[in-house]
Amino acid sequence: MNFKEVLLVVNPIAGHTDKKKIISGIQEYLEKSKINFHLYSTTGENDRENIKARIQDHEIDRVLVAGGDGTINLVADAIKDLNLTLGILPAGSANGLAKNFNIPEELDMQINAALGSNFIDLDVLCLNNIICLHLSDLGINAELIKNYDSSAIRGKFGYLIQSIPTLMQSEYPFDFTIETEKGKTNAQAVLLGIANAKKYGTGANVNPQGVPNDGVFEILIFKKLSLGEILKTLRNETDLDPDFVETIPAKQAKVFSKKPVAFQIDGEYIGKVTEIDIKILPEKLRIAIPESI
Ligand SMILES: Nc1ncnc2c1ncn2[C@@H]1O[C@H](COP(=O)(O)OP(=O)(O)OP(=O)(O)O)[C@@H](O)[C@H]1O
Repeated sequence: MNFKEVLLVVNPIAGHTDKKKIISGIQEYLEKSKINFHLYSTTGENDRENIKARIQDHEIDRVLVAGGDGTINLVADAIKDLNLTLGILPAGSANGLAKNFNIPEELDMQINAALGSNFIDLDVLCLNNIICLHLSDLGINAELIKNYDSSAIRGKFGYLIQSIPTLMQSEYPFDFTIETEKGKTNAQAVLLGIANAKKYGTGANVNPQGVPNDGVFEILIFKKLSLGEILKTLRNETDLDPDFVETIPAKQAKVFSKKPVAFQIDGEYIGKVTEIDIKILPEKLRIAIPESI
């Protein structure tokens, strides 16, 4: 192994699960290999700055993260200019990014991949100056995340029970104008996705043509709510009806909404917006992944 100091960033509340097994599994693995182990538990306050300080103080040369997409995004933001590899131990409610890299369920295999030497150099999107690794969107899914955040019930069930009131309260459809390097499109949509990857955390393959390291992202215009098409995405079928979703590949874009619309990045609710500026950063993020993806 070509690293000596490993920092594990753990979000203790992510997924509402105990992280002790993850921490001890990594500690044991590193002890056997005579590699130093450092632990940082997030608090929800100043985590980015604290992670950067730990990396500098201990000359960290591999970073691991145990949390959901929000925590992975936070750690990626802290290390994006530092030329460090990130290993992922999925421990959130949905784990969307991990689903895209077929990170296994078994902890031993996750640890092997996270400390291994098979990598992907991921594109990093930047939306209104906030990074996005996986999937962001405007519209009903962001409204669902907002309602989930303010509810007492966590985990997958929490999302499920928020889905009906979200749909009842939503003011969908929304009117969007999308400008890319190729031209301008006006569209009405229930949900407008900005995708670096293929799948949501549910496993729904909404962007079959998405390649996370090709220097291109996709704007996904979901025109209607269609149970049949949603089930197709969940079955990993790739022949989605163009009346359900239209895809615009782009290298940079601006999105305008006529009225303020809910916006989320990598599962974190941001607020209501009328405009988004989308770029791909010049730096890539190196992620350690299992051998076969
Ligand atoms: N110690 C902490 N206490 C409370 N919140 C925290 C703590 N550490 C991090 N957070 C919050 O956790 C969120 C990120 O959670 P993440 O997306 O990784 O996991 P998750 O399981 O998907 O979360 P959720 O259960 O909310 O869906 C951020 O909003 C961050 O501010």
